[in-house]
Amino acid sequence: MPQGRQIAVSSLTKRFGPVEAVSNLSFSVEPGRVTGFLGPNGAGKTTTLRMLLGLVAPTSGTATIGGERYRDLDSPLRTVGTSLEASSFHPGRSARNHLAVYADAAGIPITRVDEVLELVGLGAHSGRRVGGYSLGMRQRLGLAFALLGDPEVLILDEPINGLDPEGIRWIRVFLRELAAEGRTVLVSSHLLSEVQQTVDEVVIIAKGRLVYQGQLSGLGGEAVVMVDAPERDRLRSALAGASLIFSESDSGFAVRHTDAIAVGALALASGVALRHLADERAALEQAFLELVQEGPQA
Ligand SMILES: Nc1ncnc2c1ncn2[C@@H]1O[C@H](COP(=O)(O)OP(=O)(O)OP(=O)(O)O)[C@@H](O)[C@H]1O
Repeated sequence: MPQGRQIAVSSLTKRFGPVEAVSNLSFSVEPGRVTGFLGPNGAGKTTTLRMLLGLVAPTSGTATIGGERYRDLDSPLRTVGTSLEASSFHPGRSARNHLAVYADAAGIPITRVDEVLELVGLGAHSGRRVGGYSLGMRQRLGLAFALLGDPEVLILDEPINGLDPEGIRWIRVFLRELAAEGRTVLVSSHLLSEVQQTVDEVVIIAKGRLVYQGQLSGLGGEAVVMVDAPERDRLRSALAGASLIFSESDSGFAVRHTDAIAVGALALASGVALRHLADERAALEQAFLELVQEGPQA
């Protein structure tokens, strides 16, 4: 059973000439759960992952896996699996052929190649040219490549992008199982909605800086009571009279820092008949968008 290792990013900065792609970024990723690495296009996700995998040298700061830099790991392919390199596979060669070359170089038995291709559902297509693969099949191949060394840590760049609904359901279950086995699973995406049902924790960056790390539930999704009445003016007076904080739209009132029971009791006491009353949460996606648009508080 693989034991996951902590990923630790500490004061990491990367400049490309005048562009600061990653700025003083610090976060950690724990084993045994799926962590989403989120941010809009250009936020610096790929650059961070590339530094973590020793593909780009940081300008300053450190990125370690189990306390070691990637290049200092004894057997990198058996410790860290990544889909990052699979995008550069030669279109004229087969999936099996590609993986066999890597397996051979890392001393991994060829039987493992067929095993991982089966695991990701490519068993029947392993002899086909990668150039003929759909985007979804390429994603599965990236995952097969990442799994080759049965690694403790998985770092996957946008693995859900391009999958069809069945593929999305499949990868959700698959990633969760890998984490449940004790592995560390880090999954990047520019869409919260894409990973929302897969991740336990999120690290969110914007403009190269950390804007949030923690559980999804802490992201916002603030509770609001949605309430409406045929006689809006009377309801508005009742809400204002009770010093409640609310906003008004075409669909009625959104009242904060209270609950539906209290608002219902207020309406009853004020003799206002209601058309609608419900506890809701401000959409998570909205909270995410506001967070990345506002950017880090420098
Ligand atoms: N090799 C490079 N040379 C110059 N600028 C670069 C280089 N690589 C990345 N950048 C710049 O660094 C910033 C962050 O890019 P990065 O690819 O890390 O973002 P990302 O969050 O992964 O976005 P995407 O999802 O679009 O790939 C961008 O402004 C990008 O143009």
